[in-house]
Amino acid sequence: MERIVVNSVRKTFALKPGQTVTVDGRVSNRIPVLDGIDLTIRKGEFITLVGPSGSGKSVLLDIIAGLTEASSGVASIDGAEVRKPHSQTAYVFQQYALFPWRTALENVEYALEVRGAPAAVRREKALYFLNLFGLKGFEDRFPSQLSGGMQQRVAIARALSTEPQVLLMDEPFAALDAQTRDILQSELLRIWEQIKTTVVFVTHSIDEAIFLADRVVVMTARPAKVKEIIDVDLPRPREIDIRNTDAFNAYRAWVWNSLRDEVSKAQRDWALASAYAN
Ligand SMILES: Nc1ncnc2c1ncn2[C@@H]1O[C@H](COP(=O)(O)OP(=O)(O)OP(=O)(O)O)[C@@H](O)[C@H]1O
Repeated sequence: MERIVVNSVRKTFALKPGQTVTVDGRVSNRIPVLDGIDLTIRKGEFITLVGPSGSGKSVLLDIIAGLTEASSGVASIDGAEVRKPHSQTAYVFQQYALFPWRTALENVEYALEVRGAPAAVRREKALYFLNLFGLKGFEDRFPSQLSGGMQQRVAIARALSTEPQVLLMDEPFAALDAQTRDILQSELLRIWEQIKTTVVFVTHSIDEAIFLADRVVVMTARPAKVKEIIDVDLPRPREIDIRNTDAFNAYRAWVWNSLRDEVSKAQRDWALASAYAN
């Protein structure tokens, strides 16, 4: 069953006076970012989005989230066009985005508070999700008293505590060290196996994209289209060791082959843009 449908979505930003960008070798003050994105995501699927830097992955996520309006085309969730942030959608950003003056528990409770959940329900759910992410005993700590990995666990626990139908994650582990990142990927998968919410996850890491996904969506350089959608036919539940298998290596080569030309094209555009700027 379809959960998210992105239909011919285009997005162009108008730049401020004096600002320019290079589009197809020409200087322009409008920046076409998304160039007709079509994508259908099934209920309970784990989708990862990869593409060159600046290709519009975050913009696409923002459009699905209802935070940015498409210039044309439509994103819909369960058949309803997304026009504003959807109550059944949760978002996790790269930066932990926790309230520094609230404890871990109060941070998770906040998401339930704004949805009007009664105090007892808030407490119970917040404790449940903190526990799920291995944060039992840390409920009363403030963000500044937690490591980056723990802060991101709180942010994900907060997002999941509302039991969203759609979880949008924009490079949530990019700021973490490699070991913590590996651990959090496994934890996220373990929890997702239980709740099977629909996830759209943006990453720069090919390994992360393959390890997590049912399907990897490769975007072209800006203005972005969907270049290729790769079905990741690796067994679940997945352990980190799966990355050492021949099957995983084959996917790694496949995704990189698909991305390589797009990364080169994006780099050429930057080089051209800085040449014009000088
Ligand atoms: N509000 C805005 N006004 C003008 N341009 C914007 C705006 N938001 C995004 N852009 C431009 O849109 C392009 C795509 O941005 P986006 O952040 O979606 O890329 P990305 O693929 O997520 O990049 P990265 O992988 O580096 O995070 C960038 O060139 C960015 O400068």
